[in-house]
Order: sequence, then structure tokens, then C-alpha cells
Amino acid sequence: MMAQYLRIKAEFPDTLVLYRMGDFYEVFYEDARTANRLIDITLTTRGQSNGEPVVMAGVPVQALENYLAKLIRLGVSVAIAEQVGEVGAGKGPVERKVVRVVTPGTITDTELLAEREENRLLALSKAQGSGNQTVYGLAWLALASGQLGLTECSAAELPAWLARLQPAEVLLSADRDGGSDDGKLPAALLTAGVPLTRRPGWQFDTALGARKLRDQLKVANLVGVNAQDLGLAHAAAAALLSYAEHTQGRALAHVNRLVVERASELLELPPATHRNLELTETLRGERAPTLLSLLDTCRTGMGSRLLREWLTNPRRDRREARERLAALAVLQDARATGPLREALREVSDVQRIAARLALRQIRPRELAGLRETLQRLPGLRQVVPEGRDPDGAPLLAALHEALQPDAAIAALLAAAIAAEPAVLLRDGGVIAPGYDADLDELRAIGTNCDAFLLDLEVRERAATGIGNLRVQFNKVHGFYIEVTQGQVDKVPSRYQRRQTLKNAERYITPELKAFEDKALSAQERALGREKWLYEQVLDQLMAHLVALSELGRALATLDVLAALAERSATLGWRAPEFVTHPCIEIEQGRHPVVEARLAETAGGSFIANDCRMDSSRRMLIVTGPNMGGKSTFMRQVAVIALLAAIGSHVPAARCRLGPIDAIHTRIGAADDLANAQSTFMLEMTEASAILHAATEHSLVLMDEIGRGTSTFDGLALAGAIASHLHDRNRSFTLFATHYFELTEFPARHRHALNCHVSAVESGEDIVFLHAIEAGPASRSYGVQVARLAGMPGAVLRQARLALEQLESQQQAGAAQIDLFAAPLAPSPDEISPDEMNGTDRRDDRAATRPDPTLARLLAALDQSDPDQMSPREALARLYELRQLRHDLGDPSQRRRQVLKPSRLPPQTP
Ligand SMILES: Nc1ncnc2c1ncn2[C@@H]1O[C@H](COP(=O)(O)OP(=O)(O)OP(=O)(O)O)[C@@H](O)[C@H]1O
Repeated sequence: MMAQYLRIKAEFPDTLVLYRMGDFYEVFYEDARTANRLIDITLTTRGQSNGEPVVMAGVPVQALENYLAKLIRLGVSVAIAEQVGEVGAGKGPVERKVVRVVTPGTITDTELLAEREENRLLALSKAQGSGNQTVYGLAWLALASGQLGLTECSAAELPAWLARLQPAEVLLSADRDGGSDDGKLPAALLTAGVPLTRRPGWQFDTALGARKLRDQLKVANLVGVNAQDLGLAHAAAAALLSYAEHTQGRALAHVNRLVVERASELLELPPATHRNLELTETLRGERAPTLLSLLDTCRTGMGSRLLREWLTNPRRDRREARERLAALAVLQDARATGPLREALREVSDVQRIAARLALRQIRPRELAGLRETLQRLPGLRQVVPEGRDPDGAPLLAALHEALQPDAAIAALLAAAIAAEPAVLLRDGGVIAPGYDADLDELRAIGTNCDAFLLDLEVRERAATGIGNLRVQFNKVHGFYIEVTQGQVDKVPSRYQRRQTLKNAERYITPELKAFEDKALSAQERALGREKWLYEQVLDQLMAHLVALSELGRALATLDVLAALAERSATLGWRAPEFVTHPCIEIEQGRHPVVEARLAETAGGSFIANDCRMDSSRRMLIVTGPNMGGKSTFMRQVAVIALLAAIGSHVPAARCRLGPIDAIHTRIGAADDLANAQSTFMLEMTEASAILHAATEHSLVLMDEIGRGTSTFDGLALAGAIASHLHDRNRSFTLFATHYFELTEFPARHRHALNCHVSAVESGEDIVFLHAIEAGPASRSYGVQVARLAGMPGAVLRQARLALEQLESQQQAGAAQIDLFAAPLAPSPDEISPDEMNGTDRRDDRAATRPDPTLARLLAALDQSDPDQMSPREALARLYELRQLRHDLGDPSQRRRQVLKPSRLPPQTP
């Protein structure tokens, strides 16, 4: 037996092998130690193999799913070796075979899958692109719903794709020398902490991938599915499909639809934005309250999964969003939302049922669920408005159409599957009576049993004179005649004793034995027949896989639309309007999650705020007290833009949006110790990524940039970053800051404006009004906020005193520093490859040459570490800075001057 085990294990060296032995699955040797460590099952030793005791651990068969779930959650793959041979048939041990391999990215068991989340397997292939840049090919598969996807991206874009796809397992080439992989893992993968599986390098083959894709999708070429040019992704698809087939031990008949994603078509949501806007997870890593948890009132798991996909993959192009908005309008006008949501309540997960059917894992009750869903479809279809008239919605019309799959499927299920089938096929009672004559006949033998037994009882009582004799049946002992101890002397010799009880004896007779054999064999044959018939039904259903997948998608879409319509009505949202000129105009906008939270906690009502930006108002400098609502305001603008992009209504009285290609955010600060990045380093890394990527169609949120370092450094950087965003990126920017110096920014920058969150002082307290008003804030109220936080009185008194001194000192020597002067020209080693190649996405028109005086001014600022200076040195430095500012002269003059590169820099005084 150990030889058989070792043979199987050799085929699955990196997988934990569960080896069926009777009522247990056993794990041996290293696997046993791993299982002991991970899921705490007890180690034992038994016998010897090669002179060593065999270390093992076991899991009871009925507890398998439980243990599997734990192992999969820990990222461990498991191969299940079942007994496939007949017990006692041959001389050696029963034959065993691995019937399935369960890995984190390929699970399809209902018990192991999250109902409302897609479980994706992702394969990555890698190559050096032009300019020696690393490029990746991505292919992913949600096996449990049959969704296949492809894309290609740069190393810089990979983190965003990982955030979008949230894979459960990633396949990489094991061929570190073959050129396909240098063995270095992309940092983004390490951060994501996903289980990685290495596959042989030859499986990542472009030609093989293209062939596999064509076969899978049943198309002659990949042009029709818009995937012909993605060679690197084809290579990933080759490994992906081979691995998925290998784990399932069969072809993937339900995988028949491909989505090809191109970054240029998606509204860019970098991982930081995903995190900061708390789209699917809170900053603390919880599921709620998030934008998704607020939106997701879907009635089905399919709907929830699709909604998550819409939310994390918004498109730049507004076509889909417009279609969805039109559908929402029709649903609301027809008052169809309520009835539709009621009808969807009873719908089963057709997508997953289709997948489990294709993989032949489907259980009888799932087929009964599918039957009921199909039976309800006509009713459901009636409550979907047709959306066909000129003001209607083509999307609804298409969905209305899609709700009538081939009637043969429903007819087959109605005829073949019992009204309430058993949970497991092996228990019988799955095929409906009347579906198959042979089965009915075999079952009749069992049913007629009762009449025979009653008749026998009457006859035996008469023959023996034992009045209380009973003929009975139990599962362990089969049929028997029971006689109480008092009557045993009347038992005739043809009775053979089967069992002795305290008060009775049990017997069998030749006649009863013959009947038993017939009845039991009929039962066994009926079970066999049912199994065979079940397979036949599945075979017939397989022909309708595409129709079932499409039906699943239609139901999911309807569910999401109905949920969005319900949210809009319940939360008082309005349809956004899309225009082609650049603008973000929001009247009475609210942050939906903060608003809901306030309502839940009776924390007062949310104060709605406007936001108006256009090509002449591109940047808002937002100031105001801590806790005043700056972050909330900025995030609500981004959330509204995102909701509009997915075709949802938005929490605002009116909203009009021009084109938006990305939402960048730099908010909050947390150390990323895992990647050895300090708070400040992370802040600068994220800000730098934004400055490189943001375009004039991007929305950028900058919250308190620069606060992670000393005041001067921070202020100087914040000023320079604001200038860059204003002059070069020219993005729509919301810039929240506590540096009052930055409220001077709009005076010097045409497209920037000040606004502030209002608050009023009442005695020593502060009252937040949360209303956004024009102009800069007058002060920060930090000490008052600290008081609200319960800071000890002594600390507050001392802080207040220090604050007064600092403020009066500042007024005495207020120096005007030009924080926002035009940027210096880069030295050659600072020029990015993008800029070299002329491929920089930013508009270069605003680029200007440096002023050396400014360089000195910035250098002087850089060298000023207030923590290291005596008050006297600080004062001297302020005078120096003031002089430098004076030397700089009028900025508008300067811009003209600096166009003459021959000007010699003046000497530093
Ligand atoms: N418009 C609003 N209406 C009602 N309450 C609000 C509003 N905006 C913010 N709040 C409340 O104020 C709290 C603080 O808001 P927020 O975090 O946006 O302040 P902030 O100005 O960014 O503070 P800090 O400068 O300390 O980061 C929120 O959690 C919310 O409870």
C-alpha cells in the first residue's frame, strides 16, 4: 500500500495528498507534519516502511470539506486520492487514483467558495519589451463561473491589475533559466501575499496558448474576440488552461466567453485609490462599511459578484454607463424595481450551476434549484420592462430577450428530477417517478415489500400460533421474524436464529431470505440505474451550457440594475449627466458611506456640498480645521465620479461630468514595514507615481501631502507638488493642506482656488459646520480638536501658550517665500525615460526653465532643519530666505527671463 501511495505522491510532489483508507483520508510523512502544523490534526506512527516508522495523520471522510476549507484558506493545494477499485477484488491493495486537485485558485465546491466573490486563478508570463522594460501577459479564469480574461501590462501597471483581479492563486513559470522568468518575483505579488504555483516553463508558450484559446472558445481565429495581438497573454493562457484542466481532470466545457481588457479603455484606479476610497475593504481591512457594502443589496451571489466587477473595472468610455443609466430610468419609471427584486429573491446561482454541471460536480438539489429558477422565469420576465420604445433602454430589451432559454431544459429537469431529491446521488430518490420504466419497476419491488411482509406475518402467526410474532427490517440485520422470549418454545425448526436480544429472539426463514435477496438486489440495481440516468440527464444538459451561462449573466445584470435602482430610490440619488468638455460639477454632493454611518449612529445629518471645477478652475486648495470634513469632501467627489462611471446614480442633487481617465489619491499615511518603506517614503513614492501618471483628464486627491517630514521640507515639497500638478499635469486636483502658506497658491496660479471647511468657535470649544466655503480658512483649531479628544488640561494650556508665541513670532518676521516658482530644468540624469523618448503622457506646454536664484532658495530651504537650529539661527535663515525671495523679483517677469539660458546665475549673497 505504501508503494501505491508513494507512486501517487511522486506525481504530486508540491501538493498535499489525502489518501483514502476506508472511513479516513490519511496524510503521510512530510504532508502529515505540514497538516499537523497547519490544521492541528494529530500525528501518529504506524508500522514501518524502509525501516522507518510511518508518520501519518487522518481526517474523517465526513469532515473532509471542513479541513479542505481550512487548508485552501491557508493557500495549500490538496490532491484527493479515492479508492476507485473494488474492495477485495484483487490480491494487492484497492486501486486508488487522484480524482481531483483542489487549489486556492481552482475551487468550485459551493462549500468552499464565497458566495458573493469571484475566485480567480491568474497566470503571469513575462518578457522584456522595447527599451528593455519588463512587460507582463496576464490570463485569468474564474473557474466557478467560467469567466476567462486576458490583458498585457507594464511592470508599473501590474499592482493595479492585481488589485483589480484579487487572484486567489498565481501561476508563474518555474523555468528560471529559460529566459521566460529570471526568478525575481514582481514586488506587487509579494505584497499581495497570494499563493504562488510554479509550472513548467514550456507551458507558457504563445503558440500553444493561441491554440488552446481557439479550441476553448471554439473560434477559428482570435481576431473576432479582439485578442489576436496579445501574444504574451496567450502564453499565460496556455499555462492557465493546462493547469485548470489538470486540477479538474477534465475539459472545461463551460469556459466559453473571453473578456479582453486594455488598460487604455479602463478608468485607472491605482491600488492606493482602491484602498483610500474604501471601495471593497475598509482601511482596516474589514468588509464593511465600504462603497461596495453600501451598494450591494443584490438578491443573488451572481449579482454581487458582477457589481464588484463593475465597481473595480469602470470604463472610460461612457457607452456602457449610459446604457445602464437608461435601464435604471426605465426601471424606476415603470416602478418595476420592487417586483423585480422580489422575483430575483428565489433565483439560484445559475452561473455556478452551469460551471458545476460542466465539471460534473453538480448535486441533485442544485438541479432542482435550476428547475425552479427556470419555472419562475416567465413570471420574472413579466416584471422586466421591455425597454423597447424610443426612450427605452436597449440593455433592458436585450435582458428581457435573454430570459427565455430553450424550453427543453426546463422540460427535461421537470421530467427527470424528483420534486425533492436527496442531497447525494448515492442515497437514491433523485430521479423522478415516471421518468424511466425500468427504474420504476425496480422501485416497485421495494414498495411491494410492505404488502409481502404483512402477508407473511399473518401466515406465520397462523402457522406457529405465536400471536405477537412480527416480521421486520433494519439496515444492519436485514429482514427478520421477531419472537418474544416467552414464546420461543413455539418456534418451528425451519426458523434459523439471527440475533438474540434481552426480551426477544430474531429469526430468518428460507422464504424470507429469498425475498430479502430479491429486495436488496432490486434496491442496488435501482441505485445503479439512477446513477446512470443522472449521467444521461447531465449529458443532455451539457448541450445547453452556453445558454445557461448566458442566462446566468442576464440574471446577474438584472440583479445589479435592480439593486442600483433600489439604492438610488432609498438613498435619494440622482442620475449623473455626461458631457464632452472637461468639468466636474456637483451640486449638493454627499459621501454615501459617511452619510449612511451618520444615519446609523444618529450622528446628525450629513451636510451636502458643491464642487465646481472646469478648465479654468482645475485646482481647489482645501483648508480648515482637523475633523472639519476635508477628506470627506475630497473623497465624496471621487466616489461620485466613480459611481457615475459604472452607470449608477449618485448622491448629489445634480452632477455633470466631463471625461475622466483616472482617479489618483494620496491620502493618509501608514508605514509599509513589509516593504521597508517609512511613512514619508511611501508618501513620496505614491505622490511621485501620481505626478508621472496624471493627465488633464485625471482627478487627483492630495490629502495633507508633506506632513510626514519636517515642516520646511514638507511645505516646500507640498508647494512644488501643487505647482507641478497645476502647471504640468493640469489635472483636476483637490489639495487639502494644513500649511497656511499654501493658501497663497491661488493668488499666483490662475486655475487654482481656495476653499475651506467652515467651523465656529464657541468659547473654548469648536463646532464643525462641515460646509465648504470659498476662500482660505482662518486657522486650524488643532488645540480645540485636541480638547475634544480629551487631552489633559495642562497639555492644552501649555500648547495654547506656545501657539500664541509662535503666531506672534511669525507675524513679526513673516517672510514671503516663493514656494510655487516655476520648476527648475532637470539635470540630464533626472530626465525620465518617458521624457527622453518623448512619450511622457503629460502636456509639456507648461514646462519652463529654471531660475538659479530659485534653486538657491530651495536649497536654503532644504538645508533648514528647524529641529537642529537655535532660535537665532532660524531668524538669520528667515532673513536670508527673504533676501532670496526679493532677488527673485516678479514671477511673471521671471518666466520671460528664464527663457534666455545664457543669463549667468547671480552669486549667492
Ligand atoms: N459634510 C459632512 N457632514 C456631516 N459630517 C461630516 C461631513 N464631513 C465630515 N463629517 C464628519 O467629520 C468627520 C471628520 O471628517 P474628515 O476626516 O473628512 O475631516 P478632515 O478635515 O479631513 O480631518 P483631518 O484634517 O484631521 O484629517 C467625519 O468622520 C464625519 O463624521
